[in-house]
Amino acid sequence: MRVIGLMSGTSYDAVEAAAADLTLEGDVLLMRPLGHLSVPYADDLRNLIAATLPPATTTARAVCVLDNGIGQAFAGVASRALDELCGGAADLVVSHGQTMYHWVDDGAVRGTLQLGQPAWIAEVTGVPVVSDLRSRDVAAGGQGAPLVGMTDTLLLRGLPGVPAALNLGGIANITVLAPGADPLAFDTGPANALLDAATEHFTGGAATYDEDGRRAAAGQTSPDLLKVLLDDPYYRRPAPKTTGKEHFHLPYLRRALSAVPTPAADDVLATLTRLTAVTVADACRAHGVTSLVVSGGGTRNPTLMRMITEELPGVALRPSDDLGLPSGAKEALAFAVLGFLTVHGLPGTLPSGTGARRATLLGSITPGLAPLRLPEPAARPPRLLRIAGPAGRPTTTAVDAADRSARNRARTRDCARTSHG
Ligand SMILES: Nc1ncnc2c1ncn2[C@@H]1O[C@H](COP(=O)(O)OP(=O)(O)OP(=O)(O)O)[C@@H](O)[C@H]1O
Ligand SMILES: CC(=O)N[C@H]1[C@@H]2OC[C@@H](O2)[C@@H](O)[C@@H]1O[C@H](C)C(=O)O
Repeated sequence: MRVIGLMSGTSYDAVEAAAADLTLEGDVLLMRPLGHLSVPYADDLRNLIAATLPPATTTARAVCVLDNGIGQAFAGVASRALDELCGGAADLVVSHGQTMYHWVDDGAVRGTLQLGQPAWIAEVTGVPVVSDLRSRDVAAGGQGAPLVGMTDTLLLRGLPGVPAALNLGGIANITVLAPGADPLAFDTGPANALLDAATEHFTGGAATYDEDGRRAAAGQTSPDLLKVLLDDPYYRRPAPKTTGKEHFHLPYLRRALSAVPTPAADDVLATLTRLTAVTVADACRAHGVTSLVVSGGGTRNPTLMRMITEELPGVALRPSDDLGLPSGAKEALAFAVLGFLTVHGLPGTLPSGTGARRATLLGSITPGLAPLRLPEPAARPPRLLRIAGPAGRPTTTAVDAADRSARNRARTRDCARTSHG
């Protein structure tokens, strides 16, 4: 089945589209990625999202404008993905939409709102759309997030030690697969949310993020500010847990800053980068993680990556690209997998990850141009994700890819030894 996944994350900078051919063979899910696109939101839509997100108040009209504007933006990107990645033919579009509010009340999720009316996507592409993937898990008592836990688990299964997948978007989430234990998946806290808010604030809007972590690299961590930030009870709460920009936003940072002698701007950025590294490392240590597969925009910030490495000595870090999932497309591909599971009658959640009472079939389905015909329900869920390389290259699992990359590292070491005598 050819599936297009669509996603815009908490940084709401662009709509990511990724396409893949997905096939279920026994308990193996075969994925052949077909490429991905990243299309920035138009400025006026991005500005409206920014003006509507918490802590702002809004109107029903603004919500209606956004729901349809985001739906149209997603439809435009889906149509491009259909032409440019799929040769004009796809069986399914899976749209995450844009999270506008994640309603967390004393640790429990009461509701979650993703906008982006799917009718626009179905109308423009003629392809059925699975959308609103989080609500069913919330209705089953879960957090409705992180939903990448399913794909991460299929990807990590069989890797040695205690492997984990970490995504560094606006919010950081992690999936941990300890042998003999149920998978865990939770948000560790902010990845770039506070860092982006601070950069925008200090540059008067001229920059939206600390490019290549340059300003943080020029600053010093403020122990006082770090202590105040780490005092947030969220970090001490056990999993399952999720958070969002309803919690980690500029006024939150301002409150923390007002409690300490004000550090220089670069020192604030250094401290926020360190906060992400420390909270990620604490979460990894709490669950005995021995290796980390990393994805998301934060991987492009060398200062953040350096700090995470410093905080986690002995833990091997590598990009998800090494296992066949391009870092920037991972979430869109993960949602493609979830829609695929739904139309095959398979649950998309892991109760041990989201905390739901049971694993549920996710999403709502909007028919395409033709009458809706779903595949026969699958006999059993996949246990493993196998990713095909570029055309002509053999299909591998994460375990094969890990072996290959260990061999490559050994070869590189041998070459270095040879060339240096
Ligand atoms: N060159 C770079 N230098 C520093 N930071 C970068 C760079 N490129 C991207 N980023 C960071 O990555 C962020 C975007 O990451 P990403 O697109 O993974 O987030 P998202 O998917 O919107 O969030 P989430 O996963 O929380 O939903 C940017 O806001 C920025 O902070
Ligand atoms: C409610 C919501 O949109 N949560 C997002 C957010 O962005 C990162 C983190 O917080 C994660 O829990 C989740 O997204 C990813 C894609 C997920 O569900 O796995």
